[in-house]
Amino acid sequence: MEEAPAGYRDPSGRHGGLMLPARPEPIAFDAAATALIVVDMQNAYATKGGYLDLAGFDVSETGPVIAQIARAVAAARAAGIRVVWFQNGWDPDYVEAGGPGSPNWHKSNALKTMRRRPEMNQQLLAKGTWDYALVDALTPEPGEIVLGKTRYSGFFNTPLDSMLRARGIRTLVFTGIATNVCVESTLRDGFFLEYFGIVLADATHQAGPPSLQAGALLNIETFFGWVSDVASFEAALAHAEPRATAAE
Ligand SMILES: NC(=O)N/C=C\C(=O)O
Repeated sequence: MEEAPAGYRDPSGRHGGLMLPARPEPIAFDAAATALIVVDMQNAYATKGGYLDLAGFDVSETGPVIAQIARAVAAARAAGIRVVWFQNGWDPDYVEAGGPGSPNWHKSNALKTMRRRPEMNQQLLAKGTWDYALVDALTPEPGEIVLGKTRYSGFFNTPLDSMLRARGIRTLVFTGIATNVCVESTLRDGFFLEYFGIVLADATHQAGPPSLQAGALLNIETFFGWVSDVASFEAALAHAEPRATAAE
C-alpha cells in the first residue's frame, strides 16, 4: 500500500485535512463528509448455522472480521463519522425476493437452499428471524441509520442516496460481508452516483473461496475505489478535529 504523507495531513486542506493510506494511492477525506457503511453483518453471513454456512460457504474466519468492524465503528463514532448499517433480506413470505420472473429467485443461494431443503423455509434471510438479525457483537446506536435492502446493492430501492446527500456525505468507507457481493455492489453503485468508495479490507470477508476476496479488492482498487485497512483508518482519524457525535 502506498504510504500517506507523514502525519496523514492533506496539505491542500480541501478534504478536511485527513489522508488515508490506501491502494492504489492515499486518499484524502473529510470526516464530516464521510460515512462508515456496515454491510449485512447478520447471523446469515457471519455466524455458523446462518444462511451462508448452511448453503456451504466457509464462515470459519468471520470472527476476526467482526472484531475489526467493531474497531472501525468505534473509531468512526469517536470522530463523529456517521455509521450506516445494512440488513439484507425479505418479508417472511419472500414476496420481496421476487418469484421465478426475477433473476434474484434463480441466483439467490438462500432461496435455492430453501428450495432444496424446504424445512428451512421462512428461516433464511426472513425479517424477524435470528438469521436476519445483526450479530450480537455489533449493535447500532440510537440515531444511527439502519436500512433494510432486498437486493445486493445498498443503493437499489433504498433511501440511502437521499439520506447521504442530505447529510453532505461524499466518501463511503465500507466494511462487512460479502466483499465480492453486497460490499462491491454497493460501492460500485456509489461510484456511479459520484461517491468516493473505500474498503477496509480486514473488516470484510468474501462469500466463496479466498480468490474472490483478492479478486474483488483488486477490481475495486483498479476500477472503482480504494482499499485500506482498519489500523490505517484509526490512525487517520486520530488527526480528526473532535466533533459532536453525528447520529442524526
Ligand atoms: N451480503 C451479501 O454480500 N450477500 C451475499 C450473498 C447473498 O445474499 O446471497
